[in-house]
Formats: sequence, C-alpha cells, structure tokens
Amino acid sequence: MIGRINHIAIAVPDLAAASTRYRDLLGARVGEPQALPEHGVIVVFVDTGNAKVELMAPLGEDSPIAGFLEKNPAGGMHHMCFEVRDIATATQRLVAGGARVLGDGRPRTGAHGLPVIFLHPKDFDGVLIELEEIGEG
Ligand SMILES: CC[C@H](C(=O)O)C(=O)SCCNC(=O)CCNC(=O)[C@H](O)C(C)(C)COP(=O)(O)OP(=O)(O)OC[C@H]1O[C@@H](n2cnc3c(N)ncnc32)[C@H](O)[C@@H]1OP(=O)(O)O
Ligand SMILES: [Co+2]
Repeated sequence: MIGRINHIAIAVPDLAAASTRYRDLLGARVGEPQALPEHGVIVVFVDTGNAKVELMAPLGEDSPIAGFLEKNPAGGMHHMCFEVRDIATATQRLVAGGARVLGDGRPRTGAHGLPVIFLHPKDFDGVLIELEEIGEG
C-alpha cells in the first residue's frame, strides 16, 4: 500500500533560520516559504532528490504544531509522509485495521495540492504519519 517516502517534516521555532541552515550549512536546495493557513503552518520544502524535508513553523492562533513546539521548543521531527496510489482505499483499509484517521477522517488538500490524511501517532509507534495520494503517476 504505502510507496515512497514523500517527505519528513521537522517543526522549527524559526523557519528563516532553519532554511538558512539547510541552504548555507548543508548546501541543500531550499524552496520558498509556502503559507498554508488552512493547515495552521508555513512550510519550506528542501528537495534532496529522493525525497523532501518539510520545515514547518506555526501559522495563526491554533496551529496543530503549537503544542508540539511547546513540548519541543528547539524543534523536532514531526511526521513522515508516505505516498499512496489511492487514498480512499488506503483510508478504508486503515480504519478496518483499527487505525485512527485524524480530523473528520476525510482527505484534505495538502501542500502539494494533493489529497492527504494523517494517522494518529499512538497507532504507529509514536510517529505521526501522513499519507499523500500521488495517483497512478
Ligand atoms: C497538510 C499540509 C502539510 C503537508 O505536508 O501537506 C502538512 O504536513 S501540515 C502538518 C501539520 N498538521 C498536522 O500535523 C495535522 C495532524 N496533526 C494533528 O492532528 C495533531 O498534531 C495531533 C492529533 C497528532 C496531536 O495534537 P496535539 O499535539 O494537540 O495533541 P496532544 O498534545 O494531545 O497529543 C496527543 C499525543 O500525541 C503525541 N504527539 C503529538 N504530536 C505528535 C507528533 N508529531 N509525533 C508524535 N507524537 C505526537 C503527544 O505527545 C501526545 O502523547 P502523550 O503521550 O499523550 O503526551
Ligand atoms: Co507534511
């Protein structure tokens, strides 16, 4: 069911500083900031060729990563995103297997303009998992 790792997300307290570190210290290809108010974050994608790193900072009052950063003020790895071909089928299979799909259980449009869902970290060994539908591509 799951395919490639699409991205590994890091919640950061300072997006500009984190972007500069990846660009200047690690010599990585760093994209432009992308505000995602509907998700309560502003993100920068770092392209490593085989996957991406999603640097994320809170955006707005009730960001879903605010609590995470309170517990981890210096930042930390936040979630892993795997690619799937069919997110509806994946959702059905996961719910049938007892996994919790976060939110209202339906896909939302993610940073890449594709449908995504999130799975509760307590159901996957303490790791928040995101699934992104890349279709038949
Ligand atoms: C979709 C756009 C973009 C993209 O790539 O396309 C993004 O990725 S946006 C990313 C930001 N959005 C989300 O993360 C949405 C899904 N996340 C959530 O719904 C919440 O963050 C949730 C439910 C995972 C945690 O919410 P909250 O922190 O408010 O709840 P708790 O503090 O009660 O946490 C419950 C329990 O889970 C542990 N926890 C929280 N976050 C994480 C995490 N990232 N990884 C691992 N574990 C996490 C937390 O410590 C609590 O554990 P406990 O033992 O009870 O203390
Ligand atoms: Co993500």
